[in-house]
Parts: sequence; structure tokens; C-alpha cells
Amino acid sequence: MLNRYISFADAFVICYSISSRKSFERAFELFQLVGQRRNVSQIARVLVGCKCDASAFREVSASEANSLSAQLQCSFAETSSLENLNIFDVFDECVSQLNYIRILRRSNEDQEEWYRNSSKNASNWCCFL
Ligand SMILES: Nc1nc2c(ncn2[C@@H]2O[C@H](COP(=O)(O)OP(=O)(O)OP(=O)(O)O)[C@@H](O)[C@H]2O)c(=O)[nH]1
Repeated sequence: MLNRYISFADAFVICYSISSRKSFERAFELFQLVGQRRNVSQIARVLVGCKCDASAFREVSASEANSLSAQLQCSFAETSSLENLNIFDVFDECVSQLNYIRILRRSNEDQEEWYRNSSKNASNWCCFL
């Protein structure tokens, strides 16, 4: 099932608990799996540290997770569903990334079409030597 999701999903929100280093390490492994199988410039990716209200049990600092997200070149946020913190922002971020990817893809397709058409009409072009 995991392999299927990795192959077909457009967006990946990979979560760990800030109170569990093991879950943080697992999140890193999942990002690596995704990176091995997908072109990361064509998918949305967000690393999410959950339960950030539980600071007394923190095992993963925000700065460590931020550094990892820089290394993975993905977005990062800490959230708390208990305190309703940053939950919507994570989904907003995903949608923004997907829109950006779609715009970039369209612009590449337009450019390719322009080149195709211009090579068809190549005889209309002048060449200055
Ligand atoms: N402090 C805190 N606890 C949370 C938060 N979100 C979930 N929990 C607690 O974490 C535990 C698991 O929460 P679930 O919502 O069941 O999360 P899940 O990923 O579905 O977990 P599983 O059912 O174990 O797979 C519960 O005891 C929740 O009360 C949060 O933002 N802050």
C-alpha cells in the first residue's frame, strides 16, 4: 500500500511526533523513499512535527527538524491539533506547492509547443551570419 501511495500521490505530508525521536527518524526514511522513487520537483512535500504543545516531552527540537527540511528541500511546520496550531497552514502550503508545480508544468508545455511550432515554420526564419 505504501509503495502505491508513493508512486501515485501528488502531495506528501509526512508527520512525526516532536515527543518521539523514533517517529522523526521514520519520517526521514519515508522522505528518502519518496526521493528515490519520484522526481521531487513535481510533487508537494511537507515535514510536520505534531504535538508541539507537549514541550515537556520534546525529543526533537524545531531547529533540528528545520535543518532536516533544508537538507530535504521541503517545507516544515510544527503543529498541534490539541491547540489547533498551524493545521490549516500545512494544507495551504501543500496547495500552494501544487499550484506552483502546475504553473511551471504548463509553462514548460507552452514552451515545448512554441519550439515545435517554430521548428515547423523554420523556413520563415532568417539567419544572420
Ligand atoms: N498533546 C497532544 N496530543 C495529541 C495531539 N494530537 C493527538 N494527540 C494524542 O496522540 C494520541 C494519538 O492520536 P490520534 O489522533 O489517535 O493519532 P493517530 O495517528 O491516529 O494515532 P494511532 O491511532 O495510534 O495510529 C492520542 O492520545 C491523542 O490524544 C496534539 O496535538 N497534542
